[in-house]
Amino acid sequence: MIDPRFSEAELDQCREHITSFIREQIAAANADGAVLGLSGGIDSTLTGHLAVDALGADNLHALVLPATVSGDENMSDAERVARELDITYDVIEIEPLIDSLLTAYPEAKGDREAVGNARARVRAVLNYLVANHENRLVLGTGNRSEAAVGYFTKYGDGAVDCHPIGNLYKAQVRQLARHVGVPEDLASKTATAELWTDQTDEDELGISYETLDSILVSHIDGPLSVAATCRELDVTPETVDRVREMYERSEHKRRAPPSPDPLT
Ligand SMILES: Nc1ncnc2c1ncn2[C@@H]1O[C@H](COP(=O)(O)OP(=O)(O)OC[C@H]2O[C@@H]([n+]3cccc(C(=O)O)c3)[C@H](O)[C@@H]2O)[C@@H](O)[C@H]1O
Ligand SMILES: Nc1ncnc2c1ncn2[C@@H]1O[C@H](COP(=O)(O)OP(=O)(O)OP(=O)(O)O)[C@@H](O)[C@H]1O
Ligand SMILES: [Mg+2]
Repeated sequence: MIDPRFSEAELDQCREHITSFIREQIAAANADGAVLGLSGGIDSTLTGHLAVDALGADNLHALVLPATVSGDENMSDAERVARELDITYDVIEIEPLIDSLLTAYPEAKGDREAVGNARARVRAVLNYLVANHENRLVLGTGNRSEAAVGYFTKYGDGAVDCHPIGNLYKAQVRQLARHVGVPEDLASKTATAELWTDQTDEDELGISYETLDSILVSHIDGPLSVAATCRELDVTPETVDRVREMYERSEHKRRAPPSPDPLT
């Protein structure tokens, strides 16, 4: 079985590698620290821990941005993380901003996906309002599993200055989180984008992160053919093909927007 998880030695190495990366990004930009959206989920919780390791608590400003569809437990977990890390944080309700958008363009009212993605984009606007005002960089929280299948909002949670955990599979995110001392209830929490009520990543993607990670490690990012992946992981070719299709269809989200070649 191909397993994406780190060895103990790799965990220490990975922590050091990512904290150095964060320090370098901030220094190269001459920024005065970073801004990070905290959702109570494991990706932003781990990113917060690593950023405080890298920069110190004084150099991280967190935003907790509840919407009407946000779970109370997630929002209180987000505040709990900020308090435990001893970082400055603001709580800003985003629904009035969504209401303004829908007053301006009422045609989108009731379009769950469009409004959900607007929530992610409104959060990006607030992150950059703080980043511009305080000369900070916006830290992304995307991981390799999400990026590979395009499971993020283009110019929403994808609108960031760097992706500290961008090369970690979801299983590695949980593992590194435990390693840096994130409490178990957060490290093992069900992943949700919370763009609409009762959304979970695995339901919407139609695949568990365990299976997704294994297919990514062996086939999309690894050397195994579809047939060998099916044999190794005991999954169907249809499942592997679906992951490949999600990967290919989301290529546009991982690239800068294209322009035509210059006229010669
Ligand atoms: N081939 C192509 N080349 C260039 N651009 C292309 C394109 N196909 C679509 N597009 C553009 O991309 C847009 C669609 O992309 P986008 O707006 O992102 O929308 P879309 O990919 O449809 O939805 C975002 C997905 O990410 C999930 N999500 C969002 C935020 C956070 C998380 C999380 O894990 O927390 C997950 C969300 O639940 C949903 O499943 C189209 O409206 C179009 O503008
Ligand atoms: N209510 C919120 N307040 C502030 N930021 C948020 C909120 N909801 C989402 N975000 C930002 O969008 C990012 C993407 O959400 P995503 O759900 O992928 O990550 P997560 O919640 O940290 O972890 P998980 O994927 O396990 O739920 C979050 O990490 C966070 O930075
Ligand atoms: Mg989440």
